[in-house]
Amino acid sequence: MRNSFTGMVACDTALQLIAGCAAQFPVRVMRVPLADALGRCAAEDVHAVSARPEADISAMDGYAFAHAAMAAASGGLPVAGQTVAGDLPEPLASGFAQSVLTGARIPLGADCVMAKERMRLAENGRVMPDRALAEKGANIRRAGEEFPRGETLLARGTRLDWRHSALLACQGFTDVAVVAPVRVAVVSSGAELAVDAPDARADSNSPMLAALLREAGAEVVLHTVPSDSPEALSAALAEAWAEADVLVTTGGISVGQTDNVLDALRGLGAETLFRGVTIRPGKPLTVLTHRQRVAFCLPGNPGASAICAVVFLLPYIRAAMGDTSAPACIPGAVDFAFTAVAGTTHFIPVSCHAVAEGWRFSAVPTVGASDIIAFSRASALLRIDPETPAEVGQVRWALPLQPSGI
Ligand SMILES: Nc1nc2c(c(=O)[nH]1)N[C@H]1C(S)=C(S)[C@@H](COP(=O)(O)OP(=O)(O)OC[C@H]3O[C@@H](n4cnc5c(N)ncnc54)[C@H](O)[C@@H]3O)O[C@H]1N2
Ligand code: MOO
Repeated sequence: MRNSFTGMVACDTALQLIAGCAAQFPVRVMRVPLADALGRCAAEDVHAVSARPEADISAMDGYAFAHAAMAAASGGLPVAGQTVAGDLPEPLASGFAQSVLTGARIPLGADCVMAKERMRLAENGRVMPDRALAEKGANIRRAGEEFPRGETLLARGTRLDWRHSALLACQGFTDVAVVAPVRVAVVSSGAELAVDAPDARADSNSPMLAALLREAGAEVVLHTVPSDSPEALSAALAEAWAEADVLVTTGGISVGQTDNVLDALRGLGAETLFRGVTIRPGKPLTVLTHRQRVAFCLPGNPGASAICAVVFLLPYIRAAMGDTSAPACIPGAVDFAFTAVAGTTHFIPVSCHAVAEGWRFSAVPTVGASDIIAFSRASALLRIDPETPAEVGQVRWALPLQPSGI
């Protein structure tokens, strides 16, 4: 049969082949202001240009003094001046205390700070501990105690968020080198997508795929080919792929007479990485390569398209944008039993309920590969392989459907 699924690969094989392709992706680097770096991956390691704190600083509003001098002065020490954050204080004169505010540098000669409410300021202008004298070194943040100069602040591949904004800004960085977004062309096709088709259907896959890809940080351009004509398809695919790093098609990849996507891509010189995966839904997933560029051909059925995008396409996109972290799966106890068909890996949308022990996963009713609504009722995807059937109460790992988690 034309374009048949005779050489399908197993789920893990497909994932490995895709990871291998992602490792070949010609990464582009750009410098962006910190505010524009959120969600992007650091393109290089970033090291501390100075220790933090840079100098010994006060952790309290109070008084700095030499511990030995205060211990020896039964009537307290006279106060000489005040230091606030931002000042470079004069060295402490011998036999004096100095008023210091939180964040101020400790004057040379002081080795102890006490909070002002733990000290008494006498009418003669001398300060002394109200009760016990604090220990030497108390309330002083030591230079470099948080991290030394040269510390690795960011490792290449770290996905940047608010925590890294603070870390980079505190070191005076205003911009950072990140991996440039991958440019993705999404092409939906099919005669039923023509508005004037006798039985016209809405294109729901393009907006879905665009949303998933944009959430992952990719730049997306959408194309629609409202026909099954091999010529129209071929021309549109060539044009779309010429402008993109990654081509994503949806529909027209099974074995029907009008399923022309595979032939069209082969006609453009693309080579098949794999044709079909032993999964359900999503079996027709086909990946091709052409001069370091990759084409993901997703099934037209919306549910199958969603699963293929979440499980196979997004890891590629993330890895191509420098993020090599494993997907953050969550553990939970399944409240249903499920045995996969021999030789087939199943993906089941599940809802997640918080219980005392953690999460409980319930299967969301679904009519199968064409289902769209099941995904808005589900919050994670459970993978079940034939050799590991799910049993009630068993703890399994599920892949959250939203990047922000459950
Ligand atoms: N003889 C066989 N028939 C089919 C097989 C098979 O192995 N042998 N595989 C089935 C499986 S599994 C799937 S999944 C589908 C996938 O087919 P295609 O990828 O070729 O998709 P289409 O036939 O073009 O469309 C299928 C279905 O999806 C709707 N669709 C298409 N594009 C969109 C879109 N952009 N937005 C929303 N919905 C879309 C389309 O209208 C159809 O209803 O093939 C099985 N057949
Ligand atoms: O892969 Mo299809 O999505 O099973 O119907």
